Amino acid sequence: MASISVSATCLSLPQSQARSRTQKPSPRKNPNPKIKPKKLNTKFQSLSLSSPSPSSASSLGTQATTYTRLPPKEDFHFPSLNDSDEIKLSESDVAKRDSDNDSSEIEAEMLDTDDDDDEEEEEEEEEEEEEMGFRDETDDGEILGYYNGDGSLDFDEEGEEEVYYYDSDGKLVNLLENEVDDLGLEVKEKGVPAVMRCFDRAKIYVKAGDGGNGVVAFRREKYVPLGGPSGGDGGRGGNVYLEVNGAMNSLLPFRNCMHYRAGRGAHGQGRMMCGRKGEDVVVKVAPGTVVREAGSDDVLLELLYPGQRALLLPGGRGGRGNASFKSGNNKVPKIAENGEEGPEMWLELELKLVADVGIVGAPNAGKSTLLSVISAAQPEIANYPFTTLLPNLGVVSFDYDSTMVVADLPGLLEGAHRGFGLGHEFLRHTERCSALVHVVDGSGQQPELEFDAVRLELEMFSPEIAEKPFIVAYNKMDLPEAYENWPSFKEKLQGRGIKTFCMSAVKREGTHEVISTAYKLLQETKKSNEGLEGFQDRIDLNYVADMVQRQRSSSISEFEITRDSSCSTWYVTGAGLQRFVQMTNWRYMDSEKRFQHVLEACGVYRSLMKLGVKEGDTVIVGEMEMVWHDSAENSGAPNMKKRSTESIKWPQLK
Ligand SMILES: Nc1nc2c(ncn2[C@@H]2O[C@H](COP(=O)(O)OP(=O)(O)OP(=O)(O)O)[C@@H](O)[C@H]2O)c(=O)[nH]1
Ligand SMILES: [Mg+2]
Repeated sequence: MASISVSATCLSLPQSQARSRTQKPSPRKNPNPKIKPKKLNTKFQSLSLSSPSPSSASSLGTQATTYTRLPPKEDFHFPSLNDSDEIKLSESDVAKRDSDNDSSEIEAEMLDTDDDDDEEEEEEEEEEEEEMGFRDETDDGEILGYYNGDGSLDFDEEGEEEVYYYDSDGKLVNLLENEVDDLGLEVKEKGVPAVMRCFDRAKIYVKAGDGGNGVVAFRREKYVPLGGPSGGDGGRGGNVYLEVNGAMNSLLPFRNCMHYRAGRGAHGQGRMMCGRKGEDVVVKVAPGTVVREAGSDDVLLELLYPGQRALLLPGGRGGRGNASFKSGNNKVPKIAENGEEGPEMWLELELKLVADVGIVGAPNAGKSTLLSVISAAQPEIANYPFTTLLPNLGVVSFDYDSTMVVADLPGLLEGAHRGFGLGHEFLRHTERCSALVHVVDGSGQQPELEFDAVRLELEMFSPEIAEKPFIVAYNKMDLPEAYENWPSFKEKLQGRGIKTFCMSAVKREGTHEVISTAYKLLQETKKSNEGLEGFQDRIDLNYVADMVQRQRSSSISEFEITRDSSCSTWYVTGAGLQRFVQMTNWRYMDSEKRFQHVLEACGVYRSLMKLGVKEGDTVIVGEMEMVWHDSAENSGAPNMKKRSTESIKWPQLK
């Protein structure tokens, strides 16, 4: 972009009035139009996490604790059992059920309702929802799907093929044609309850506070003639922080609240009074939360340890009052700035639990039983698959100094890496584990096959997880079939160089050996990773804010000019210029003059002239739309205006 000198040229605002082209974004009627507050899932309203405030995943050495409490079982649909094909570990208890009947049987167990009651309840629900306008219906009155209070979708059982949602433009879109949900939550299996979808993923909106406006004021006081300008600056907008709260172990709280806005700075006042700073907002996340900007794969932050706090978005700068514009040449400045707008962002949060050891295995193998025996955690234990729907954490204490956090994960099925069952949803929680305990149900007919199938799933899901050190715990030794199979199982696995232990979790036999071996593995891994430890601590957690700040304060003379020849419109774009336009308060007389002056000083005029701007062309700078007037020969007024600004030296832009 070359520049040429421009002598008598200026941009004047149409009808001598600057008008905002794209006015401040109007407050959204619905910030996420897709989220249509439909069916409030009141069943989950009462859900509360156990609050392990004194002890947390990180506060090792404290009492062992269960962190996750599931809602009562009747609150769930049973996700994958509807499809009996999904249960493929043929020898497990799961498969022992008659494949035709099992889904209905199990559902009946889980839901514990009979058909008549169901119908009545459904009718009541329909009435209730229709009253509250919760349903989406086609013209024929067919019900397509539901929306939860948090905007997530619940599927209508019969509307499987026809589930719709509203996209950001308010259009009705077929969900199945658009597999990925724009909310950032991938569409998971049909019928997976929201409590599971939201356990470890969330999408939130954060906005730093706008700066307060500066004001124009003059000192008027008895015996103080010509008191001078006294307009104070606006206050800074509040910042947005992310902080790790050790008491949290899921992202479920973000179901209820997804918008976080810091307060705006107060406006300046006369008598040189500056505005108050806006209130900061602190978004609390669970240890192990990974933060990305929505729609991007790049990780912005990984927040692992309780107490870590990252400044994510800095608040907007307060606008300067007229006292700040006083100079030797301009002792009566009638100009003040708007506060700078605070940056905003949609964030995707993903939780990867911070546990030292992960317990994996097929459904019903006894994983939760093991956790309940080795720690004070009290996960739900029952003789059917998928008792555990969300990971459970427990702290195993050997003595004061040696403790470790163990995670019990939902069972894995063959095909889990492709999405069968539940376990794959939570497999990523093992990514941060240093070692794994693989529990095998010894009472199954072919425990080796079960073992291999689960190992294969781990490998398919992530080779990194499969490479983690692990031990095998052959469970249910108190049952005769397990006892009989043990020698051959042990021989085969030890032949492959795999450490294998037998135990009876229920009888608490052999469990100590298993867990102390896991602890040794953990220590060994920690030793080998010693160099890497503390790497996280060295990362500057505020770097995102620094980046935003650098971007915001980019030079005003860095701009780009593009032309739309069809309507002879010129677009001048640049972060610095945009910010300058946004902060210009057109209510004050001198603002326009300063605006012209700055555009000329930073070379916008020269560049436009060189590119061939003509009389009457539209020039758009940031949010302002203006009309170009060539020179004094064509019109006298602009030239006069320009001359009047020539003598004034404006303070440098900060
Ligand atoms: N006989 C016997 N039964 C056991 C033993 N360990 C667990 N069980 C039983 O096996 C069933 C399943 O136990 P859970 O601990 O819920 O199994 P899980 O692996 O957590 O199952 P999911 O959460 O569904 O994946 C329960 O009925 C337990 O009582 C054991 O050592 N011996
Ligand atoms: Mg379990």
